Amino acid sequence: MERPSRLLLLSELRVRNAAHSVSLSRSLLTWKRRGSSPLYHPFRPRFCLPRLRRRSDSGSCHIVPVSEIISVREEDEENGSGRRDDGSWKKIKERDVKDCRQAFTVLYVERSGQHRWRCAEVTFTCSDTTLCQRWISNIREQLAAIASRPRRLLVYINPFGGKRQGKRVYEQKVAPLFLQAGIFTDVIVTEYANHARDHLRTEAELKQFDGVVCVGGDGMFSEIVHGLIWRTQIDGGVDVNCPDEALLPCSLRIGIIPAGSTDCICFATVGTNDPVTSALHIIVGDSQPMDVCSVHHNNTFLRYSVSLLGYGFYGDVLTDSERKRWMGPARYDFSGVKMFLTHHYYEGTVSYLPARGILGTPRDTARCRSGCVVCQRNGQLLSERAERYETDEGPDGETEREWRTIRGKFLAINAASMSCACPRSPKGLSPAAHLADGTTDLILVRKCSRFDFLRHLLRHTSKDDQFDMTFVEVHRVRRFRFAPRHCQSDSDLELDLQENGKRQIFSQICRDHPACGCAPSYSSWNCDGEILTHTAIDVRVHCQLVKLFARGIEEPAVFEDLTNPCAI
Ligand SMILES: Nc1ncnc2c1ncn2[C@@H]1O[C@H](COP(=O)(O)OP(=O)(O)OP(=O)(O)O)[C@@H](O)[C@H]1O
Ligand SMILES: CCCCCCCCCCCCC/C=C/[C@@H](O)[C@H](CO)NC(=O)CCCCC
Ligand SMILES: [Ca+2]
Repeated sequence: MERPSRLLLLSELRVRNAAHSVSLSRSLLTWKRRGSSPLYHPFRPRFCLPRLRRRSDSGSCHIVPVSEIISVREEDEENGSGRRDDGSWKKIKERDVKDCRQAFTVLYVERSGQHRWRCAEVTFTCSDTTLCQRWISNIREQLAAIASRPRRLLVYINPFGGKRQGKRVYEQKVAPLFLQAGIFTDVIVTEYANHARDHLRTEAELKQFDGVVCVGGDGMFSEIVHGLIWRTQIDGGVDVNCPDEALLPCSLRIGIIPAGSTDCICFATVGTNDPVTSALHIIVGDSQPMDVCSVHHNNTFLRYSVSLLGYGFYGDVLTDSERKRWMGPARYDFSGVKMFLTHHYYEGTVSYLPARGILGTPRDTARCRSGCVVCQRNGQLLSERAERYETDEGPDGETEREWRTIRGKFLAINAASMSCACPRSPKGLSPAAHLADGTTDLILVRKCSRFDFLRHLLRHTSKDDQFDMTFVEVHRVRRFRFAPRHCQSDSDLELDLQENGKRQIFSQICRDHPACGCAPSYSSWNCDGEILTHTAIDVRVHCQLVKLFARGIEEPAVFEDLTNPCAI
C-alpha cells in the first residue's frame, strides 16, 4: 500500500477563485477544496498512482504524482488571475486581482481513457509572493531530481510514413510539449530510406543525448533500432555476423511518436497510437525494456526484429502491399484480402529451442502489462543463466538435445516477440506474448481450408482464441530456424524426392514459369514490415536488448481501499 510521504509544503492557495488546501510531498501534489469532507480514493491502478479526482457534494480533491508533473510555469499577474485551467480566458474581477498577486501553473498528465494521456493544467494563486516563489522552486527542484527524465533528444521525422503527417504531427502536437517540459531537441527530417539508421551508425554524437525519438511507423522504429544496436556492438567489439554472440544492450532509450500505417510497436508498448500520449511518456522519462530477435542466414547477419517475423501469409501481404504504397495504410487491407483469396501454402522445416525454466506460456490468460512480473523474473533468470554458462541457453549438450523439429505445409509461420497488438487487431497476433521476457511465440498455421483460415484470422479481431484450432500450434521459444523445402539438407531432399518426386519437380518448374498459375515454392519473410532477402533463417531472441520511453500498457484502475492522501 502506498503511503503519502512527508510534506514539503502545505498552504492555502486559490484555484479558480476558491480556497484550496494544497500540499506537496516528494511523491504527490494534492489540492483539496477548503471545507470539503475528507475523501477516500478507492481507485488506483496496480502499478502506479495516477492523478485522481473525486467529487462530492462539498468539493473535490486532486492528487497528481510528482513523477507525472510535466512542468511548472510562473504566471504574471494578468495570467494568474485571468486564465482558466483549460487555457481559455475569463473576465477578471477587480477583487480577484487584488487578492491574488502571484500565480503559478502546474502542467501534469491526465488520463483520458483507452490508455490516452493528455496534458492538463491547474493555476494556483496566492497573495504572498514569497510563498508563490517557494512553491515554484520546490516543484522545480522535485522535477530536476528525477534522473530518468530526458533533457536532450535526437529526433528523426519520416515525412512520408503512414498518411504523410509525421512533420505536422511533430510540429503541432509534440514540439510544444517538449518545449513546455524544457527538453532540448536536435531534429532531422529524413531525406531517404535508411537516412536515420546510417546517421546513427556513423555520424550522430550520441553522448550528447538522453534518447532518440522517431516520428513515423514501425519501419522508422526499425531504422533506429538497427542504427543503435549496430553502433553499440561496433563500439563494444561484438561480431554481429556471429549468431551465437551475446549482444550488448543499448543505453539510449527510444521514443516513438506514431505516424505510420500499423504502429504496432507503439500500440503494444503504450496501449494506443496517439502522438500526445507518446510525447508525455517521453517527457516523464518512462522506461520499458524490450526483446530483440537477431536474424541470420548462414552466419551472415540479415536484420533485427522486435515484433513480427512472418513467412507465408504475412510475408506475401507485405510483398504485395509494398507495390501499393501509394494507397497508404489501406494497402494492407487490400493485400490482406488478396492474399487470403490466393491461399498459398509453403513447405519447409521449422526447428526450435523451447523456452524452458521460465514463467509464462503463449496460452496464458494473463497479459504483459506495466511492471510485468513475468518480464522482470525471466530477465533475472536469463541473465543468471548467462553468467553460469557464459551463454543464455544452458550447457551445450543439453541445448542440442532440446531442439525440436517440425516439417510440414504451412499457410503461415509467425514469430511474435510481443503481442503485436495494433488498431487492426487490439489483442494482437499472440495476446499473451511478453515485451521483455527473452522469448518469442512461434505460431505455425498448417495448410487448411480457406474457411478455417478465415476463422483463424477473424479471431485476431475478436475475443475468441486464435490458437484453439486443430491446424494451429504455438510454442514459446528462445531460438528457431526455418528452411524452405528446397533449402533442406541433401538427405532431407532425397527423402522428399522419393516421397513426392513429381510434385517437387513440378513446383520448381512453376516457380520458373509463374504464368502457369501454380502455387510458388517460396514466400518471403516479413521482418517488422521489411522483406528479407533470404528464406532460410536462424533467429535468436536477445532478452531486453533495447529500452523504450514507455511503461507497457497500464491496467485499468482496480478497486482498493487506500490510505487517504487528501485527509491531511
Ligand atoms: N525520407 C524518406 N523517404 C523515403 N522513405 C523513407 C524516408 N524516411 C524513412 N523512410 C522509410 O519509409 C519506410 C516506412 O516508414 P514508416 O515506418 O515511418 O511508415 P509506414 O510504413 O507507413 O508505417 P508502418 O511501418 O507502421 O507500417 C521505412 O522503412 C523507412 O525506412
Ligand atoms: C481477410 C481478413 C483479414 C483479417 C486479419 C486481421 C489480422 C490482423 C493481424 C495484424 C497483425 C499485425 C502484425 C504487425 C506487423 C508489423 O510488424 C508490420 C510493420 O508495421 N506490419 C505489417 O506487416 C502489416 C501487416 C498487416 C496484415 C493485415
Ligand atoms: Ca518477448
